[in-house]
Amino acid sequence: MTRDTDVVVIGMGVGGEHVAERLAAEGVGVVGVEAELVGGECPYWACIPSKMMIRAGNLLAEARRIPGMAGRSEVEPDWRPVADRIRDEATDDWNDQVAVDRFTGKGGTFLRGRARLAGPGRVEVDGEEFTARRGVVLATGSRPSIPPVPGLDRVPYWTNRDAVSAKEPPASLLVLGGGAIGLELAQAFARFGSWVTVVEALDRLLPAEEPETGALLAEVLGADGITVRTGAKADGVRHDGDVFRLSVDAGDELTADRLLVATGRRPVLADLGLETVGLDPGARAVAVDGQLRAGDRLWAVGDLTGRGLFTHVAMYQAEIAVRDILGTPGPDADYRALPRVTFTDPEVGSVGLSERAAREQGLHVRTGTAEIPSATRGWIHKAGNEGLVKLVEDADRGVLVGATSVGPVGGEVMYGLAVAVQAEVPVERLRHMIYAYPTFHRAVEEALRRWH
Ligand SMILES: Cc1cc2nc3c(=O)[nH]c(=O)nc-3n(C[C@H](O)[C@H](O)[C@H](O)COP(=O)(O)OP(=O)(O)OC[C@H]3O[C@@H](n4cnc5c(N)ncnc54)[C@H](O)[C@@H]3O)c2cc1C
Ligand SMILES: NC(=O)c1ccc[n+]([C@@H]2O[C@H](COP(=O)([O-])OP(=O)(O)OC[C@H]3O[C@@H](n4cnc5c(N)ncnc54)[C@H](O)[C@@H]3O)[C@@H](O)[C@H]2O)c1
Repeated sequence: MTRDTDVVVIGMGVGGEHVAERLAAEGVGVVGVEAELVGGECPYWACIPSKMMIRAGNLLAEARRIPGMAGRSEVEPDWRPVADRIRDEATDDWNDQVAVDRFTGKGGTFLRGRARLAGPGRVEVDGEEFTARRGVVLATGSRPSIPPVPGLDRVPYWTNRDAVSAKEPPASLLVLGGGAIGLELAQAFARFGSWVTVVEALDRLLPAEEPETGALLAEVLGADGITVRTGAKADGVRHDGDVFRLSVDAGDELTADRLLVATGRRPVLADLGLETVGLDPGARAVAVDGQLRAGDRLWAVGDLTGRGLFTHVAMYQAEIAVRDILGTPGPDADYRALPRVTFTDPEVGSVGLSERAAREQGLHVRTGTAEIPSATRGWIHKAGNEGLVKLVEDADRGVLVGATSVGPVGGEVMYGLAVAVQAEVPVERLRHMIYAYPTFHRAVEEALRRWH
């Protein structure tokens, strides 16, 4: 039997849930289909639980900074409150009933199952078929991309899901991948006493960010007791029941109790029936236009569009898709000022283009850099003051096209820079405004003076 509705949303992670709830609240008939948990990766296995781990780890680190600055401290880490908080407050023991009720309370119809397209405006869920009069929204997210390291497919490695649901920190941990997931989780576990080694294939940590950032993080993580191996090729892995043995650079053997694979994520496109609507199921991502349209009465939002695998991107895109589905005209998606924050300590905030990306676009680039420890606030802050601000200007237009802000509140400092990039505020104006003293963001003024 075929059921009719206005819109079917496939995948109810942050992107899909936002679309489905907003449309339902507008009185549109919406069927939301979710194979696992409504809310998706972010609340149950990603952003929120990982940030609870980081918050706890940062508390320990701050307490350890007391000697020499404010007295004595003795820190005894206990993982139990972290695991309890993730279970009880973040994930409700990995139960999504509240989210399901919120959606159905707005008038949506919820279906637990795996959906696939069956043609334009048609969706099949476990043998049941739906016709969507207004259209279908794809929001199936991403999953870990597992590299072809020999032996990896035969060992019980961790992904982010295992890491954030750990009942206790591992005594020792190997982290494959020095990107956002790898570094955030590496530092959190290290602060709870795990012996951590990070193995990154490229020549620096956070390789998509400015090189100064990777160098600074390698230093800070080293001081946290983490071993960092960059430019390292993992060429085999074994597990003997207790211990992982990772062979690196054809000779070195690294061992640990756990192995976390954090080598990127890729969109989930397989088995979605994309071929039934003329799209390529073998593509890296679902291509969308500025209104998030992927085809006739078909929209796609979130990680599967490959436009920045972040919750804030999924929600931004979701809002545009909702507007378009409701037939309200509005501007296209604009990713020029896409902000990113890696929640290490120090936080790494960045927006827009790196210096290299700007040069690759053929821009005539000028940069300015300032160090946080030598800014007044950084000097006052002392322990834990590592950081920098780097600005990237399109010199021909005299506007910032990118910026990086690393520091104790690097992600927050980045906000002002994101406004400057988004609004194309002339650099001359930024030079002649007042920066509150003594803030971390005064380093922006300093970077503007050190232009080259
Ligand atoms: C450890 C970690 C930490 C992160 N931290 C941050 C952070 O601090 N800030 C940030 O902005 N981003 C962070 N991210 C990224 C963020 O989690 C993702 O960008 C976000 O979850 C993407 O949302 P989405 O809706 O596109 O996909 P998802 O959240 O992946 O949701 C997709 C949903 O679709 C469902 N689904 C898939 N196929 C089907 C199908 N055929 N039928 C029905 N349902 C289906 C899945 O079960 C899933 O629930 C983090 C990611 C990880 C892994
Ligand atoms: N704070 C945040 O916003 C946040 C936090 C975590 C994750 N995320 C999102 O999730 C996505 C996935 O995170 P991620 O850290 O897995 O991906 P990533 O792309 O950020 O980093 C993956 C790293 O693994 C390295 N790598 C790849 N293959 C390797 C191999 N065989 N051996 C060693 N290193 C290898 C890459 O060079 C890269 O540095 C991110 O792109 C980000 O969008 C965001």
